[in-house]
Amino acid sequence: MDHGNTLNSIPNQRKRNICLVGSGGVGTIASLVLEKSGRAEVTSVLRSKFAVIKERGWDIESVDHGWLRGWRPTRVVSSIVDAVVPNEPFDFIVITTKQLPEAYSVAELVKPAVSPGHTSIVLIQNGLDIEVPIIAAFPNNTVISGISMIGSRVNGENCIIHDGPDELVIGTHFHDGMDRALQHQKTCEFVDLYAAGTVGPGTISGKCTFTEDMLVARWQKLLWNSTFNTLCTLLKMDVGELQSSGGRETLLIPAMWEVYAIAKAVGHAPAKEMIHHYAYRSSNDCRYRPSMLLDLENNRPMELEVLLGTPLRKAKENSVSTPILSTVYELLKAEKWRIDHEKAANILDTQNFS
Ligand SMILES: CC(C)(CO)C(=O)C(=O)O
Repeated sequence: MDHGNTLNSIPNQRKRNICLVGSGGVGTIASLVLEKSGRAEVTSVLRSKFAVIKERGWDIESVDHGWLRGWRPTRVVSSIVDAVVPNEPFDFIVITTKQLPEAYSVAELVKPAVSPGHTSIVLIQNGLDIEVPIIAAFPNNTVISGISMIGSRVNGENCIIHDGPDELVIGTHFHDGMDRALQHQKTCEFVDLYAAGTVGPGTISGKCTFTEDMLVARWQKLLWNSTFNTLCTLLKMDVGELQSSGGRETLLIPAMWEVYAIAKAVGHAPAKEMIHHYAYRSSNDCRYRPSMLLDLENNRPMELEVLLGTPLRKAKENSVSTPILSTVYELLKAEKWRIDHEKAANILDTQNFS
């Protein structure tokens, strides 16, 4: 790794105390990798799955780690408050929840587990500007930003199907509340730790890389998330179907160019070649269903604002024309309205008959 800060001496150091919030497909694999590094002890905060995971652990079928039965991190707890042990501050808190700013504040959620000036906050989540409220709430803590390309989902009660390798890109989201060199050092430490868990016995693949320019990396990931996620959700198609339908040429690629134009206008343009790369990296028989489509199908809220709403607000501020993305956004907002409306009607129905 060439980020200029490695922790070669870490085997002699104490294990890092890590809290992981959001043990779904992405989070559970992250907790497994961190534990496999041998350098960390992970406390995983689970809510609805607490009882089952405490009793049976996770059954994991992983392209990167093989088959594991009944796997658990060092500690499993049912709330953030229960995660906290006096005088044992967390070195890192890794957040892999959905980003739904209109529903809840991530900063408020994790507050009890963050020690001011000590805990580094690692956001492995999709979306734009997700770091802003974290920095406002914790101005003296390092904020580490991560984008993940992984195929991993929860199946049934306690099973994780991990069928697309873990490719994690990590960088500092620098802010003025702390010494820059210290923010960089904490980020390097986390990258080294995670990378150590992607090699060694029982590990087939997976990688964690460091980036100097996290903002470009985030916009690069939006080339995928603002387009594949939203179009597949709107059309109820998996990745292969969207590509085969002709939509790749007429909708997907033009929409990616719109994302690129916004990124360029705000000064964080990724390499143009990434558009072709993302549009053609999956085969047409790829049955992958982007996370937003899975959310819709499973009656969960969609990450529409951080994936599309925020980039479109930046487009407006910078007079960038986005005909496809703006239409897709309005259609998905209408879809969201329909779902909310139906839910409200169902609640009323139940109340009338009870
Ligand atoms: C690119 C991918 C598949 C990585 O997990 C994703 O971000 C999503 O489906 O939302």
